[in-house]
Amino acid sequence: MAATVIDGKAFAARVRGQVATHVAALKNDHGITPGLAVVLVGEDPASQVYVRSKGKMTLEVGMKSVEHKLDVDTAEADLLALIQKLNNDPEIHGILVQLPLPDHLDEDLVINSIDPAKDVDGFHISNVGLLGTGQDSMVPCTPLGCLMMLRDHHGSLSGMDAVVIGRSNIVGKPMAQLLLGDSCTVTIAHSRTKDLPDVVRRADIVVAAVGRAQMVPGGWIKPGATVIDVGINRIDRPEGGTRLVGDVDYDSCAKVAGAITPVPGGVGPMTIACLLANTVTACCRANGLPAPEGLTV
Ligand SMILES: Nc1nc(=O)c2c([nH]1)NC[C@@H]1CN(c3ccc(C(=O)N[C@@H](CCC(=O)O)C(=O)O)cc3)C=[N+]21
Ligand SMILES: [Mg+2]
Repeated sequence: MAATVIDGKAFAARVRGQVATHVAALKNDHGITPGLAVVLVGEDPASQVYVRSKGKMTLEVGMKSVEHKLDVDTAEADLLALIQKLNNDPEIHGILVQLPLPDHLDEDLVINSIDPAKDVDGFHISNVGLLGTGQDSMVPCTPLGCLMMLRDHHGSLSGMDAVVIGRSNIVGKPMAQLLLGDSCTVTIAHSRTKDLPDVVRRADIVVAAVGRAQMVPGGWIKPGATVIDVGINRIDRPEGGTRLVGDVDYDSCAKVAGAITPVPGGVGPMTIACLLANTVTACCRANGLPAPEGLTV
């Protein structure tokens, strides 16, 4: 039996629809428009494309979108001053500083200078601590999107064996926290894991977030398991040109898995939808309103 393809693109469109409904209600009932500020340092072409598509979708759901593009050699003090200004701006409810930053900027320092209530990436140490202790927090967008798809596909995740491949602060670690919160038995595997194929073979849920093109073959997947592919890697086509692939070898995994997310059209679009969801959540909380049901954990 071929795997069910989990359509992240369609799911993301539904989430954005829910976000738009909540944005309209905030305007109607409270006269509030949620605002998202995106800060981009430098001119990485891929980042520019991504920031543009975020800005477009932010406007589409009825929110205010502000973009700050800074020179690649911007001084740290100037970036911190901009963040301070956004922290104090009542029309801005969410702040995202596009990563990675140029080498001369201290990412931890910059991220931790964002007001945690406006940290829609969920990367501030205060949000990391809140998530790890099961308290209300801003939840990182990519893991949140993965969790939404898993809950939608399985209903309850309770008691399932989950393996997260990758231990980044952005995806692997928060993903493991969310799965633990949903009562999975969670393993975090990484480049030094012994017998990685055997570890992955135990899993009912595999989340691949290593950033290495097609590194998980179908032979590692337990028949019927759910495979969530976080990777977005551009590789050369044999016939010329390039294409996007994930961290799993899609064709061989799809033959064994029960369900799988494609690349493109899987986790990526959900990440952006969850960024918009987090902005609405931040806006609601800033105004003493409950976070919308279904848009957060
Ligand atoms: N502070 C910060 N937060 C981020 O969330 C963040 C970041 N920095 N830096 C860069 C990465 C990258 N990222 C993507 C999100 C969606 C797609 C996406 O929608 N991808 C499409 C394909 C797009 C294409 O065709 O190139 C897909 O997977 O279907 C891609 C990449 C968020 N990032
Ligand atoms: Mg750096």
